[in-house]
This record gives sequence, structure tokens and C-alpha cells, in this order.
Amino acid sequence: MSIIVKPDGRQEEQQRVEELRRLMKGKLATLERQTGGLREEIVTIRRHFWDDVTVNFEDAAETAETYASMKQQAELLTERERSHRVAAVQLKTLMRLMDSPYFGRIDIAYEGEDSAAAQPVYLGVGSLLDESGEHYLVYDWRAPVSSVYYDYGPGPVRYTTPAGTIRGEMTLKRQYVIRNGTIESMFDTGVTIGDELLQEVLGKHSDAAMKSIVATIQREQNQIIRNERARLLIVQGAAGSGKTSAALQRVAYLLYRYRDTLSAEQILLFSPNPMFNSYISTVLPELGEQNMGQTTYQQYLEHRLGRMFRLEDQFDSMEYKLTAQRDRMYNQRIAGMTFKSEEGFMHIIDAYAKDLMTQGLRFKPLKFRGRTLIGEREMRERFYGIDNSISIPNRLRMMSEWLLKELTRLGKLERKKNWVEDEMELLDNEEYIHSFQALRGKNKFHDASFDDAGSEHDYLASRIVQQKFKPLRIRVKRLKFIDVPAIYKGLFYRSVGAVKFPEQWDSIAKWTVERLDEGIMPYEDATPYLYLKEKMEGFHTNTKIKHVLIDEAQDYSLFQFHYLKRLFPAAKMTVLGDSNQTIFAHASSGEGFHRLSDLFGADHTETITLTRSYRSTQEIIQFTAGMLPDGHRIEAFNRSGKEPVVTYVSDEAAMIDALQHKLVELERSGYRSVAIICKSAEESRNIYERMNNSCPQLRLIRSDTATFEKGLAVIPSYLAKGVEFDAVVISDASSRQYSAESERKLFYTACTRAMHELHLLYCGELTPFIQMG
Ligand SMILES: Nc1ncnc2c1ncn2[C@@H]1O[C@H](COP(=O)(O)OP(=O)(O)OP(=O)(O)O)[C@@H](O)[C@H]1O
Repeated sequence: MSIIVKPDGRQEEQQRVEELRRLMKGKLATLERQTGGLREEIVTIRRHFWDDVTVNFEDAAETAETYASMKQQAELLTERERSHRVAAVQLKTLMRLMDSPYFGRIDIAYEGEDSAAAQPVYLGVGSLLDESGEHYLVYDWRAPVSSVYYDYGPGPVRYTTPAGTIRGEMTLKRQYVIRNGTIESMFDTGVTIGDELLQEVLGKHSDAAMKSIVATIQREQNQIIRNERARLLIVQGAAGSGKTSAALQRVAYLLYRYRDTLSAEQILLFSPNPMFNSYISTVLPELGEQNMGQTTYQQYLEHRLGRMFRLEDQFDSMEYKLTAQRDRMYNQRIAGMTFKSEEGFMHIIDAYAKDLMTQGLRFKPLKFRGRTLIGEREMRERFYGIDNSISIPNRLRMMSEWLLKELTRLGKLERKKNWVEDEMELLDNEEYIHSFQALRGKNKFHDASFDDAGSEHDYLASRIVQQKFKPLRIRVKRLKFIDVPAIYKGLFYRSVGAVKFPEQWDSIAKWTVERLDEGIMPYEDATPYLYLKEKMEGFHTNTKIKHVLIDEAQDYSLFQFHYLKRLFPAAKMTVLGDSNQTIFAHASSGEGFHRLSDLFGADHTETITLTRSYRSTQEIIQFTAGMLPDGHRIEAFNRSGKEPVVTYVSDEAAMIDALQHKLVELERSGYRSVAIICKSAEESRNIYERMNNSCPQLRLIRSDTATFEKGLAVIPSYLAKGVEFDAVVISDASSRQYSAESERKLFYTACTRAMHELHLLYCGELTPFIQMG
């Protein structure tokens, strides 16, 4: 039987798998030989590179000959290296396909063909060609034709290729579970990818890392993965609806679709915390792609701020919000966090920057050996003496040129100072010889006289001054003569004018200035500060990045989105979030996420909403949806499990006992990951310390935890976002912990981390967010 003919029954299908595996084994053996041979060749060429090159620079002709032979050798090496890379990629693809060559099949009769002539298209995690290299035995899941598998059921279909739209009729849609070359199950399905397979995938216990979902991508997720039009793609999706999964599949898709022009380094993912990075890190390599760049907004801010300030951690500000209610500044601080993250504050900074065009810019005097060389006043006068229709960044560049010239002039005067003589005496012989040679090179000695002391003295003096002035010149070139902290503080001394500031603005302003004076940058000030800084200096944009993906986007403020948009002007943005999981203080309204569509304008924006949730059992989804006013919109995937269990405990000691009991019970049930989710880091630490002795395998997750692992963990609610566990125990679901409206979403986020079982303990009164039926 030929492997490109259409098999019908299971036996024929199995035969096809076997034929494919035989073919792959043959290909593997050839490729292994080829890569081995190429590797040896490369090593040999590198080792003997110069043996085969005739080096002769005696005259122009010989030199040209030498270059030509070097070029030839280099080209040979490059060509072998390229062949090796290509073969290595093919080898990896084959190895991936070996166990499970494909997961789906669609039979398509193209427009004008009889449906009996429908040809099968098999889909796998890579493509496979037959021996002739002309027919696809397996199509990559990202190939244009593969989209039909995700978008349609049997009936009329169409898909887009770079050459245009293709229409046809799907006569069969089949799914397979193939392991170790054996078809374990196989079923024909309708429009959506069959529930059976999803049931099986979702019913499994969790892994230490996220899995790829290629075989079961749902139609609406496919819209996210393959979207190429939108400059801004907004994905609003319920907890567990596959936003992160779809985002990662999208990266794999883009890398395939634009493989000649797009590389993994040109894609950047902003994720919520370092542990999340580890959690998702295996998905792309599993699909045969390199991981994209990953960062957190916090890391990005730190990188931009440099060492000027100690940046407060986003999680510290969250912890403050959750635990510092008794702090005298609490209400002001929270109001300040919200205000500073709104678009309105950005406009205030815009207006301030406009004022700075004519007054108020602050400079740092250029000092040398304790003396002021160029004072702030002189700089200010110079700056405001320049035509004020010229933008601030351009004027600063002009200032920088002027300052450099001034430094050259002042440097000449400096050479005559006593300190230069002192330094000269300390010079060692080497320095002298070096200057002598340099001077000879410059032809500064007259008549080749050896001891032109005057020249040598001047030269050494100028070198000494030059060296000592070097840091000053670098500061000037880097525009470090602008006093950005003072300018930012100036914002808080301004009269409030017509703008509507929060009532407590005076104390917020005072508090902010005090923090900055202490060298601390509050988290909520970091973005406004950098925005203002870049408005002065000119934006340091990164045009290399072509795609920015922002996960857990509900926790970003509109201000942050504007800032990111400016930093990556050449990038398309994919923004994924769930406003029901907005938990950070600076984004408490979820406003940023709601108003995102204004960022690029309606014409460049597309929004996709995911309402079906896959992570948790029906029972858990129903229970958690009840916590939300719009919870009825969330659709549960049809997978049943145990009802969530709410247990009353009399006091804290009883809570610890109950937690221990639950952990033992859940571990016995065979779950691989169980988390005790607490509201704050403080509560997590407390529980961990009390349970650590009797449960040594328990792991405490903190904001700097870098790896996600299976097992038992205690974790603060806000660090658990984005990840999932087989079973979750909420340590304290009492109204004492969760009753304010702002805590509703936090509680919802914590509960929706559970895949199979959810347990809640409470002491005193139960949180009002739970509706007991
Ligand atoms: N099409 C699918 N096929 C199989 N599994 C899926 C599919 N979509 C989502 N899942 C699974 O559902 C779970 C939740 O997915 P994911 O973490 O991507 O959701 P999310 O929307 O980012 O969640 P949250 O907002 O709660 O962090 C994961 O275990 C994922 O593998």
C-alpha cells in the first residue's frame, strides 16, 4: 500500500503509520550520516583553514590572490555550516515525528473535484515529505491548509495561502492519539476538535511545565494564533480559557509563517513573574522552535532605570496593599498608585514637558576635583538661549556639543594647574616611552631631536587632563548633565491648575518626593519617571522587536501600555488578559485593559473573546463563576470532577491541622501538584513556618522563585496567577481576608488555579464572595 493513498479502516491507518516510521528511520539514518560527515568536514576546514590559503602580500596582485583564496575557504565553511544546520533541523523534526507522526487528518476535495476524489491531509508537529521530495506525507500544523482542521467541520471549507484563497469540501475529519508508533485511539469528529481527546488531555494530572496544545486547538484560539492583520490584538478570556497557550502557539506560528524574515529574538514576551517564565519555557522547544525573548515589566524597568534608584518591587507594592492597612499613609498611597497609573497622569506629564520647553529644566553642574567647571545656571541660560521652537531632545544634543567644546577649552586651561605637575611626577617609565612614541608618530619633535622637553611636557599634560576629563565627557555624551530626578520632583511642586487631582494630592506629592530623596523609586512612579526622562532625552526605541506579547495584561495600566507602544514602534502587540483577574493596586480598575483599543485606533485593533474555560472541572468553574457579576458568561468545558469543599475550622491551630490533613489526602489521590494559596506573602510565610517540620517537602514560593516545580507548595495569591495546580487549598477563605470589593478578583484568581480539586478552609465568617447553594 502506498502511503499517499487514502486508508480507511484502523488497520490500514496503523499500516500507514508503520510505513511512515520505516521511511523516517531510513531518513534518520541518512541524515545522521550526513550531519556526522558535515561536522567532521567543518572541524577539518576550521583546523586547516590557513593551510589551504596562500598568504602573500608582496604586491597588489599577490594580495588580491590571497584575499580571493581566503574568501573561497570562508565560503566553503559557511556553506558546510549552513548545510549542517539545515540537516540538524530536519533531524530534530524527524525525531519529534517518530513517536507520533501526526494527530489529525482532513480529506479535502478541491473546488471542481468530485468528493470521491478527496485527498487526505495529515497534520503533525512538523512536516514530512516522501522520498521524491514532492508529496507531503505530513503537513506542519502551521501550514496554510492545516488551518482548515481547526476552523471547520466536514462540509465546505476555505483557507488562505500566500497565492490566494482556496476552496473545497471536507469529507472527513479524523483525530488520532498515537504513542510509540501505535494508534491508541482514532475517531472521526464534527466541527470542533472532539471532546473525547480534550477530555483525555484535560483530565490528566499536571506537569511541571506547560504543554503545547497543537492537537486540540479550538477554533477561536486558532483565530488568535493565526491573526496577521491586527497591529494590536486584544484577547480577553476567562480564567483557564487558553490565553497563554494560544499566545505561545501564536509565537510558533509566526516563526513558521515568517521563517525567512522573523527570528525568535525579534519576539518579546512580557510575563508576570520569573517563575512563570520557567513554567512556559518548554512549550516552544517542544514544537521545535527557539524560545522568544522573555522578560517581566519589573526587569525591564530595572534595566531602564539603571543604578540611579532602588526600584521598589511590584510585589512589594502588592504586599503593601494587602497587609499595610494600618499604615498612616495607606489611603493616600493607594490613591496615588491609581492616579499615577492613569492616562490622565500621562497627560499631566505631557503638559509639564511642554512647560519645560520655556522654563524649569534642571541641570547638574559639571564638577571636577571638587570645583564647578560649568554651573547649573550657566547651563540653564545656555539651554533657554537656544531657539525654543526646537524640541528639548534636540536642544539637549546641541547643549551636549557645546559642553564638549567647553570641556576642550577648559581642559587646555587645566593643563597649567599644579595637580597636573604632581600627576606627571607619578608617571612611570612606560607612560613616558608611550608618549614619546606617540609624539614621534605625530611628528611633533623637531629635527628628530630626542629631548624636546617642551613638547613632551605639553603632550603629557594634555594626556593627563584628557584622561581625567574622560568621565566628564562620557557623562555629557550620555546626557547625564540633565537632572532628571529634580525635574521629576518638580512635577510634584507644580500648582495643580485646572487638572483634577485626588484630594490627598499634597500628601501624595510630599510622600513621593521623600521616597525619591531617599533613593527609592516607588513602583507606581517608575513608568511616569521613565516616560518623562525619555521625553527629555528622546525615546530609546527598540525597532528590532517585531512582536510584543503581554500576558496577564489586566495588571498593566494604560500608562504602561502607552509607554510600551513608544518603546517598540515597529512591533505588533498581542495583549492577553482577563479583567476579572485584575489584582495589582496600580491597575485596580482594570481601566487600562478596557480602554486599550484607543491605543492604536479601531482600524488597527482586533479583539477576540474567549469564554470557554478548559483548566478546571465543571464543578470548579461553576463555583468560581458564581463569584463574579458576569460569571454566567463563562462556559465550562464538559469535564466533571468533585464539588469544591468548604470547611470550617475553629482557630488557626485547627487550620494548620486541617491543611496537613488535606495535603496528605490529596497526595494520596496521586496529584502531582498541590498548592496552598494564601492571600499574602506574609500569610504564606507564616503557614510555611508552621508546617515545615511536619511536611518537609513543602516549598515556599516567593516573588524571586525562579522555577516552577511539581509537588507541594505554599504560594501567595498574586504569584499564582498564570499557573495551575492539580489541587488547590485556599488556606483562609474567611471574610476577614476576602471581603472588600478589591479582594474579589484576587480571591477569584486564587480559586481558578485548581484543575481537579478545590478546597477552602475558613475561620470565623465565610467570605461573602462564595455563594453557598
Ligand atoms: N485547546 C486546548 N486544548 C488542550 N488544552 C487546553 C486548550 N486550551 C487550554 N488548554 C489548557 O487549559 C489550561 C489553561 O490554559 P492557559 O493557562 O493557557 O489559560 P489562560 O487563559 O492563560 O488562564 P489564566 O488567565 O487563568 O492564567 C492549560 O492547562 C491548557 O493546557
